[in-house]
Amino acid sequence: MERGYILALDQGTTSSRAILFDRNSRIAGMVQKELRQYFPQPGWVEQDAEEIWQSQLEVARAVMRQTGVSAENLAAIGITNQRETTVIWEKRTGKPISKAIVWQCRRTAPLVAGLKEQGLDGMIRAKTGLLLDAYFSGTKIQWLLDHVAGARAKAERGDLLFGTIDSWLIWNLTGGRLHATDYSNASRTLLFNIHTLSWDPELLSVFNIPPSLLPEVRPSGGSFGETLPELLGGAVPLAGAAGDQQAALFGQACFRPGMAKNTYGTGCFMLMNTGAKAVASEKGLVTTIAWGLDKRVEYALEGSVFVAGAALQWLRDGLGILESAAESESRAAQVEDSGGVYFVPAFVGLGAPYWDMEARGAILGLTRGTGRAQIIRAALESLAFQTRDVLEAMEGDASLKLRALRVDGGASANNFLMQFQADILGTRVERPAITETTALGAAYLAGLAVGFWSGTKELEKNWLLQQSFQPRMPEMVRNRLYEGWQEAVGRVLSAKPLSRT
Ligand SMILES: Nc1ncnc2c1ncn2[C@@H]1O[C@H](COP(=O)(O)OP(=O)(O)O)[C@@H](O)[C@H]1O
Ligand SMILES: O=P(O)(O)OC[C@H](O)CO
Repeated sequence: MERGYILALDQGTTSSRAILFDRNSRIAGMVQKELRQYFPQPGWVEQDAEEIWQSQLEVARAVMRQTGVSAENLAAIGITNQRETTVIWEKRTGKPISKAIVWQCRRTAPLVAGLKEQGLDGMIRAKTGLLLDAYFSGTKIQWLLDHVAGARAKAERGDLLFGTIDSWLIWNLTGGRLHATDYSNASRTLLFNIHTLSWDPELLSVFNIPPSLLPEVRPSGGSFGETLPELLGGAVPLAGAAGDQQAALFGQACFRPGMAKNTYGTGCFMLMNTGAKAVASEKGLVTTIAWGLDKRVEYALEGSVFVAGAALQWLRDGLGILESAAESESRAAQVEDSGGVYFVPAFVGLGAPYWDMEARGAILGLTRGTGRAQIIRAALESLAFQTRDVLEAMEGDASLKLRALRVDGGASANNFLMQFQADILGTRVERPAITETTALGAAYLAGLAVGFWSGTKELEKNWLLQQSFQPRMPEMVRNRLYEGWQEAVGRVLSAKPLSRT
C-alpha cells in the first residue's frame, strides 16, 4: 500500500484543521472545526485544552474518512500550532489543571510589570530574543502554578507537565509516551536560551518554574514518536512539529535569508528568515528560532500583531454588523474610503512594534455620516496599517528593502485587503496558490524528515503564484492615510491613558 500522503494537523487560535497533502504539495482533503473562545474577564482569553485535543483528533479522523486515506497511506504526520498558549496537565491522568491560557491573554501584565521593575528586560532579551510581555508563556505558567489550588506543590513533586499546544497534542497522540516540543515553540516561552539551545536555569529561577515541568526539545523535523494505533486506525510516525508562524515561513519556501512572509489569521505575523544569524532587533521586533533541522537551527526576525482577523470576528460576534469575515470584502468595497475613520484593534494591548500591554482599542474619526461600511473598511485597513508598522521596523533592522511580500492565512483571501496592503506599503504583495501554508510547512518538515520529499530545492519549485497585487495608490495619498493611522495609534497608547474604572 503506497504511503502517498502527509497529514498536517494545524491547531490554530480560531480552529483545528487537518489537511492531507500529496507529493506535489496539493491539498487532497481538508476538514476544519471552529474552537470556542472564553473571555472571562476584560483582556483575558482562554480555551479548553480538552476541546483542542478532541477537535484536532476529530478533524484528523474526518479527513481520512472523507478521502478514504488510511493510516497505511500516511508517510507521516506534521504538527503545527498556535504558539505560546499554555497548558499544564497532570502527568498521571493527562488531565489539564485548568483552561489553557491563550497567547492573547493579558492576565499576567502585572507580573510582567514587576519583572520589568527589577530591570530584567536586558538579560531576558539577550538570552531569549523576546521582550518581556504577557504574550509569551513564561508568566502564564507562573500564574497557573500560583493560582490553581495545589498546583505549585504538585509541580514541585514532579506531578505536572507544561506544554505549548504542540506538546499537548504530541502527548495525547502518543498516548502519554512523549513529552516533547520543538525548537521553534520552545523559543516562545521566555525560558529557552536561543543561543545555547537549552532551557535556561537563570530564567527558570526568575519565573519560579521547576525544571521537571518542561518538555524535551527536539528538531522541528525529526522523530516525535508515533500515534497510538487505536487513534487513527494504525500507528503513524509523528515526524515534524513547529509553531504556526515558523511553519508558514517554511511553507512559503522562505528558505533563504532576507525572504519574508506575512500571515493574516487571528493575529498578523511577519517573519523574515535571517539564516544562521540571530539578528537582535532595534526596532521592536523579536528574534526567534525559525526551525531546527538536523543539528542546526535557523533564526527569524518577527513582528507579532495581536489582533488582525480577530477584529472581523469581533464585528461579527461582538457588534453583530457582519454575517461572516468574508462579507467584509464586499462591504468595504461599497464605499470610496473609510471617511476618515480609523479602527485601532488594541483589544489586548499592542504587540510589535509598540509593545504596550495597557493600550486598548478605539474607533476614531466618527461623524454622523459614518456607517457600517466605513467601520468594516477601517477594520480591514487596520490589518494593512499594522503590517506597514512591522515592515518598516523589519526593513530597518535588516537594512534592506523587500521586493515583494508573500502572504497567506485566512484573511489573505480578501482581495480588497490585499490591494489596500500593496497600496499602503508601496510594495508588491504575492499570494500563492496554496494559502494553507502553515499546514504545508508542517507537512514539509515531516515529509523531509521521512524522505517523502528530497530536499528544499524540490519544495521551492512547488511554490506557485496565484495572484500578485501591485501598488497603485499615489504616494501622497499613501502617506496621508498612514500618518492618520500613526496619529490614531498615538491616541490609544497607554502613555495617554483612558480613565478606567
Ligand atoms: N475573507 C476574509 N476577510 C477578512 N478576514 C477573514 C476572511 N476570512 C477569514 N478571515 C479572518 O481570518 C481569521 C482566520 O484565519 P486563520 O488563518 O484560519 O486563523 P488562525 O490560524 O489564527 O486560526 C479569522 O480571524 C477571520 O476573521
Ligand atoms: O492562530 P494564529 O495562526 O493566528 O497564530 C497565533 C500565533 O502563533 C500566536 O503567536
